[in-house]
Amino acid sequence: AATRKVVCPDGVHTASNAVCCPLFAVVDDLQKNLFDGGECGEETHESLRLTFHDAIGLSPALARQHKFGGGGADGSIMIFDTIETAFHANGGIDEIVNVQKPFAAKHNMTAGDFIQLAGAVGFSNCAGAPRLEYLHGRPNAVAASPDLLVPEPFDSVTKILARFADAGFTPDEVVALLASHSVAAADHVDPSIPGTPFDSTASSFDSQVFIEVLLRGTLFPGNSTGNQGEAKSPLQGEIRLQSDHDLARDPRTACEWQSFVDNQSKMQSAFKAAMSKLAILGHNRHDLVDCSEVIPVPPRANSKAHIPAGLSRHDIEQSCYFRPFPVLPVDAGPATSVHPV
Ligand code: HEM
Ligand SMILES: [Ca+2]
Ligand SMILES: [Mn+2]
Repeated sequence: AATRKVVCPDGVHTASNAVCCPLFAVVDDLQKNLFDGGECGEETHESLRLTFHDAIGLSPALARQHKFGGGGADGSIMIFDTIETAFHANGGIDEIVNVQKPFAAKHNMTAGDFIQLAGAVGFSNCAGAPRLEYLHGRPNAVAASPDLLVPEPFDSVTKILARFADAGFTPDEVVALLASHSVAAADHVDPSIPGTPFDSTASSFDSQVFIEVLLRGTLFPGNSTGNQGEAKSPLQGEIRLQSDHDLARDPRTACEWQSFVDNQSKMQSAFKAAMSKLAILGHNRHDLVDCSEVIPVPPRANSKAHIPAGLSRHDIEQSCYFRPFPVLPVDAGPATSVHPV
């Protein structure tokens, strides 16, 4: 059915609902002044991580024990930032909270809406990304999230899957959400090498992370013998989380992990669907207004799935026993080393 559109007061945009109109100017401001003119860089990566760390603060299991389980995607991480940014699993998140806060205030948005809007806008700068949904109208948080709801990279697969199940996600959806680590780097896992990416293409939302996490780990990228939550990586300059390593190899998740290796469109649709759930945890979608039209259309993918130069299919630790590993081209040239972002 065709939906009637309203002309916004700016005379330029049309919107399906008038409440979406002011968001076009917010998007322009964010692109120019938060995302460095539309980059898939550090602020984009941090803003995407923040959508997760706010939203996952929701536990029906705690609520069943008559304890406060958190409000989900309610902006509590920004409103009660002195409490939540001190949680161990939120290490380093204070930086992006402090950067985003004045933007949220300036545009008079609730923290919960702003965090999810900024995450979706920033992510639209990453080549190969799906255009995320954005629903509008989250009320402000009334309390901080309880501690220990954000997964840690040193948690077991069993613990991680249980935590996500509590928040409403299947193991397949957990794997889909970890596509986020395709546009990501770590500042605090090995603090001596901030900005060390999880894959060789940290500004492209591609399947390299699913490929590279399955390569045999041979080195630690810093001058360490491994930090808490870190596993050996296959490439100079690349870091691997213990949790990603384990999820790629666990029988409960390995086949879903492998299914993304050569399937960009599945990765896009599965990530988009899981993010639509994540972004409204703690809310009813019928109480919100669909303002997805304000999210820019992402650039198309600019790379093809490959094994990094210097390695081969023999370096893949095949972990799905039901399907062979897809045949991938191997990059030519000297051994790949990854640059900080
Ligand atoms: C098993 C669940 C997860 C664990 C254990 C985990 C853990 C981590 C860790 C330790 C870092 C590095 C932080 C730093 O040192 O700076 C990180 C980065 C990141 N995570 Fe996750 N994560 C998980 C799931 C997710 C999900 C569901 C998202 C989805 C939005 C996400 C998005 C990101 C992004 C975008 C970054 C990069 C931030 C940057 O480059 O500054 N993560 N994650
Ligand atoms: Ca990537
Ligand atoms: Mn960072």
